[in-house]
This record gives sequence, C-alpha cells and structure tokens, in this order.
Amino acid sequence: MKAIVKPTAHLQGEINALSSKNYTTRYLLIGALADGTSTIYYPAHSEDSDAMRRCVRDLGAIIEEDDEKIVITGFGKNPKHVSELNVGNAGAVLRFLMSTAAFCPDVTFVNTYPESLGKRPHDDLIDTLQQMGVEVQHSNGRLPITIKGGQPRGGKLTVSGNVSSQFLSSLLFMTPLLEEDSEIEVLHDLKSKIIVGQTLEVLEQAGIIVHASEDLMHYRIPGRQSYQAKEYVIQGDYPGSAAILAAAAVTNSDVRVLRLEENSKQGEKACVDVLRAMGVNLTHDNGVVHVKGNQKIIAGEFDGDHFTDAVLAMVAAAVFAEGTSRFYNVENLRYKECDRITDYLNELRKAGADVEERQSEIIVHGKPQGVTGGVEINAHFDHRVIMALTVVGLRSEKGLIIHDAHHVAKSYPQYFDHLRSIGAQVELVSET
Ligand SMILES: O=C(O)C1=C[C@@H](OP(=O)(O)O)[C@@H](O)[C@H](O)C1
Ligand SMILES: C=C(OP(=O)(O)O)C(=O)O
Repeated sequence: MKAIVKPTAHLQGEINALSSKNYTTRYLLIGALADGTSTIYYPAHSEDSDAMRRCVRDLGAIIEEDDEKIVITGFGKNPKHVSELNVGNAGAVLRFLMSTAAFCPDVTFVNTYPESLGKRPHDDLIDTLQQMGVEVQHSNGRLPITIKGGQPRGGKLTVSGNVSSQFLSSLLFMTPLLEEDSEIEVLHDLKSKIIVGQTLEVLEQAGIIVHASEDLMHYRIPGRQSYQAKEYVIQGDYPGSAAILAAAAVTNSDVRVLRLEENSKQGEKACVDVLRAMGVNLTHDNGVVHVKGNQKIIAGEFDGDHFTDAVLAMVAAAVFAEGTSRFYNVENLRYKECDRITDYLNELRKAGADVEERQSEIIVHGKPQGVTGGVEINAHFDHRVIMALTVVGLRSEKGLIIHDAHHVAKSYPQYFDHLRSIGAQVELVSET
C-alpha cells in the first residue's frame, strides 16, 4: 500500500489514543508466565502485539478474547515444546521470548523479515543465555536463532545494555522462574533505561520481587517465584500518539488526543515536554493532550534516549523549526527496524529537509517556510519512518508518496484513519 500524503493546512478534532504496544506485549508475556488466568483490558491490536499473542499461544497459553479484553491462562515455567516461533518484525517480542524459550529443548525463531528484524543484532542476549548454560545457534548474532534450553541456570550474570534495553527486560521476566537466585550486572551503559521502569512496574503488579539498584544497573532476583494471575488495563500509547501530536504542531490545528496519562511510565510521554519546549501551544490535563498549533516551532536540544520511539516524530516537527535542533544520545536508533539515523535522514533530505547526522546525533536545520516534497519515499520497513514522513508531507508544498506504508501496522494500524478523521489529506492506494 502506498500513502499519498497531500499538503494539509488545518487539522481539527479528537482522537482516542491507540493502546500501548509496549504494555500489551508485557502483560501478554506475564499473563503467559503466570499459572492462572489473567485478564488484559483494552489490549493493542497491531502486528507486534499480535506476534506476542500468537507466540505465547504457540507456547501453550490459552487465549480468549472479545472487543475489549484478552483472557489468558498461562503456562508458567512449562511452555509447550514447540519447534518454531515466528515473531514477525517485532524486536521486543523476539528478545523477550528468547529467554522464555530457554525453558524449551529446541526452538527456532524464524527469519521472516530479513531486511528489517533479520538485520538486528541479538549477541548481547545470546551471550547471557550462554552464561546460563543454554545452547544458542545463530547467524552472526542474528536470525534465525535456535535456543536449546531445558534447565537454564541463574547465579551471577552480566548483560550489555548499550545496544538495547530489551535484553535486560527479557532476563528480568525469566530469571524469577529459575531454581537459583540470580544477580544481573548491566555492562557498559543502559540505553532506553526508562523503559526498564515499565518492565519493573508490570513485574511488581504480578507479585514478582526484583531488587533493583537506583541506577538500574544491578539486580538481585530471588528464584522459585511465580507470576500471579491478575487483571490489567492497558493505557494509551505515547510513541504512536507522538506522531499525531507532531502533525498537530506543524499545522494550524485544534487537536485533542485522549487517554494519555500524565503519570505514565512511558518515556515517550516526554514528547509533550519536547513540543512545549519547541514553543507549541498545548495543555496536558486529565489524560488529554490538547494542541492548538499555529505552525510555529522553535528549535531545541534534546536527549533523545529519554523518548526513543518518539524521536523520529519530534525530528519531523523540528524540520519546520526556526533555528537548528539537535537530538543527541540516539545511536541505538541505528539498530531498530531500519537505521533510523542514516535511512531516515536520507528520506527527509529527499523531501527537502536540511538534516545532518553524527554517529549518535541528528541535527536539523529548520525550514519554517516548509519543504518542497513532491517525491517518493522508501519506508525501510519502519512504521515510525512512515508516521514521521507523513507529518513532513502534510507541511510540504507538493506532498509525498510513501511506499510500503502498510508497515505502519507494526504498531499503529489505524494511524492514517486517525489522521484523516482530523482532516489530513491522505489517500491510500494498493501497490502490486
Ligand atoms: O522494551 C520494549 O518494549 C521496547 C524497548 C525499546 O527498545 P530499545 O531498548 O532497543 O531501545 C523500544 O524502542 C521498543 O519499541 C520497545
Ligand atoms: C523499535 C520498535 O520496536 P521493536 O524494537 O520492538 O521492534 C518500535 O516500536 O519503534
């Protein structure tokens, strides 16, 4: 499917934020690791959350669902001995389940997105699983990956955190089920540290005890624990909503996004502060972000690691700022669905933006007068590239054509419908 994004000067209306992808994957996992029956209200429905649902079902969880909830009966630490799992293009789902798979004798994670997830590195987690006595076959740290587990050992473990926080989260989900106590030391650095807070939050809700140091670099996890079955309610999703808010910021708008909790632990909640710092007229009360955009954006400097999945949307807003913006500490964007620095900036340049890259920085020389557009964009299999380029297309002179825009469904299948409901001129055309 291609998205034909046309210049749009005004956006107006109200959007009910999509449900959080990152909470849905977590609650599905802890529901599967529990021995009883849990209920998850308002789960996300996207390719990534579907991937987690499919895989935990393959591993033996029993799932029933209706329009508002998923009821899941878990397998505890005794997953079914499947031989193959397909996580689609979902990095977090793959990494979280690589540890769960250590309870199975022989599982292969297949490589269905060789150009996207198939290129992402998982060596840091493979290394820790090997420390636990698990045999892992892999292709240079990449998919396909075969885990030959059975009885993983706890004890003293290390994991590197400078590529992704997902490796640490994965171990935090699995180690409480081991016979031995575990101690995890995070080596080098911990990127996307803030999202580990979401992992610790859901573990605590399920009655799991984890002793974490204040800097989140050391953990003591008692073994022989079990996940309690509980009821969970999924909150609205900040990473996806960040693109809607950016679209409202770069147009003349009066847009409300509902279900965005002020006290959420999602790091991407910072997008509200980033837009505020960029001079965007907005309020955030009672779970509603209300943007009254007037197309004026002021440049700023931001540590993007605090809001990793919203960086591309904030960069899209900065494309139209007065002055030069800098998003620093973002090197791990290179290891996501595509290289979100080089690949993304190449597409932005085609659209007419003035951007520069460093190894761990994105620099944007703003163009308040707008960009020319009128070109075709490669989505690089990346939902966040698609969402961000759509924002740029709305404020361009000639619009943009985004190829393979169906990949938006990885996290936000209703993105274009939501944008169109507030007046965005976007046409969706199938590509054969
Ligand atoms: O734990 C999670 O659910 C996620 C962690 C982040 O990845 P990194 O830790 O690789 O930055 C984020 O980008 C991803 O969308 C989801
Ligand atoms: C990077 C993302 O997801 P994942 O790492 O789970 O593929 C994302 O949602 O932007």
